[in-house]
This record gives sequence, structure tokens and C-alpha cells, in this order.
Amino acid sequence: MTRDDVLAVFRECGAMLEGHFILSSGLRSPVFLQKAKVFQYPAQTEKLCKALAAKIHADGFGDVTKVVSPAIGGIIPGYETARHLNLPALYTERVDGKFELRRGFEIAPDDKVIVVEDIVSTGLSIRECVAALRDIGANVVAAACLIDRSGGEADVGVPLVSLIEYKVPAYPADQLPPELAAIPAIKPGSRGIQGVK
Ligand SMILES: O=P(O)(O)OC[C@H]1O[C@H](OP(=O)(O)OP(=O)(O)O)[C@H](O)[C@@H]1O
Ligand SMILES: O=C(O)c1cc(=O)[nH]c(=O)[nH]1
Ligand SMILES: [Mg+2]
Repeated sequence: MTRDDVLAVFRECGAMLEGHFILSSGLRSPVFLQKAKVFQYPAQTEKLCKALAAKIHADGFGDVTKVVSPAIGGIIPGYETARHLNLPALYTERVDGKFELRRGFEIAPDDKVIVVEDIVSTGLSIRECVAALRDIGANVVAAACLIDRSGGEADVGVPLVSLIEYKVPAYPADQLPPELAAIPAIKPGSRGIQGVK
């Protein structure tokens, strides 16, 4: 898939949002890629993740043995990419804000893990996921995402395979351009929202 093909899928699914968004990192942006609107369509998700799996092979990580994704956004693309790599798909989820591998998922010392994420902005979520996996002894060799909106600038601590790069502006909350400050901010993602008690 070309860069234009990938962006066209996001546009056609209504996933390219404009407004004032609070990102997972706390940064603010006039653009939000609402991947969930793409992932509601299995055929579109398959196309993107099949292409990502091919890129993971092409970039030299075809010998990975497990896919792990940071919940919630990473779960569907992680599963679908794993399907095309013929690998198990696991995920980490936040417990009191910190990623943990739960649900009986196991990673062996000889497993080579790739973290598959939906969108990268600052790379913070991948770094947190990698740290949680390394804490339990996992060998994380790479990460992958559908869209890297840092345009290749984010450092996730391991090599990053992105299906495409798409640079989008993001600002600290106290440095907003006036046109953004004029719009009420919304936070679409799951980091920091209250869970079930
Ligand atoms: O590179 P970063 O700066 O970490 O930003 C990208 C992260 O933000 C989103 O997750 P979010 O925490 O908003 O929740 P979600 O997974 O439920 O969408 C997205 O799924 C990535 O995990
Ligand atoms: O940085 C984020 O939180 C983020 C940006 C984006 O465009 N899409 C998304 O799901 N998360
Ligand atoms: Mg996420």
C-alpha cells in the first residue's frame, strides 16, 4: 500500500478528525487519527495489517515469534498483523495506569517479541509497553505501527517499522496556537480514564 492508499482508508472511514484533541502524551493537536473508525471494518483493517506484516518481513524482522500490543488501540491491529505473520497475538493492559501482561499470556526466554501499535505520536506508549515486557524478562526486538505521526522522530527504544509516516503538529498545553486555544479540547483515547470499580 502506498502512503496515499493508507491515508485514503483513514479518510474514507471518517477517521481523520479535525478539532482540538488531548493526546495520550498530554500534548494537544488539531488532528486526531481515530483508528477505531477504521478497525470497525474488517476488510480495511486486513488490508492495512497485511501490508504492515509484509513490511515487518521486508525490514528484517520476519523471525519474530510473538506479537504484543498495548491496549486498547493496539489490540485489533496487533491481532490482525499477527494473523498475517502466523503468530500469537498478546496484549498488555493498564492496571492503575501501568501496562501489565495479564490473562495468562506467557512469553518464553527464547521468544522474539515485536510490539505492534496502531498510531505512534511521541512513542511513549510503546516505550511503556516495552518496559513492562522487559520487566518480566521478554526479549523485545522491534516495534511496528500503522501510522507514525511523529514523522520518524519518535524514539521507541527499539527499531520501529511504520507502514507510513504522516507528520502532524502537536503542542504542549501551555503553547497552543490561538486557533486551537479557541476550540474546546476533547480526549478520545483510554489513558487515564476511570475503569470499572
Ligand atoms: O506515541 P504516544 O504519544 O504514546 O501516542 C500514541 C498512543 O495513543 C493512543 O493510545 P491512548 O493511550 O490514547 O489510548 P487507546 O489505546 O485506548 O486509543 C494510541 O493507541 C497509541 O497507543
Ligand atoms: O497521540 C495520541 O494519543 C493519538 C493520536 C492519534 O492521532 N490517534 C490516536 O489514536 N492517538
Ligand atoms: Mg493506545
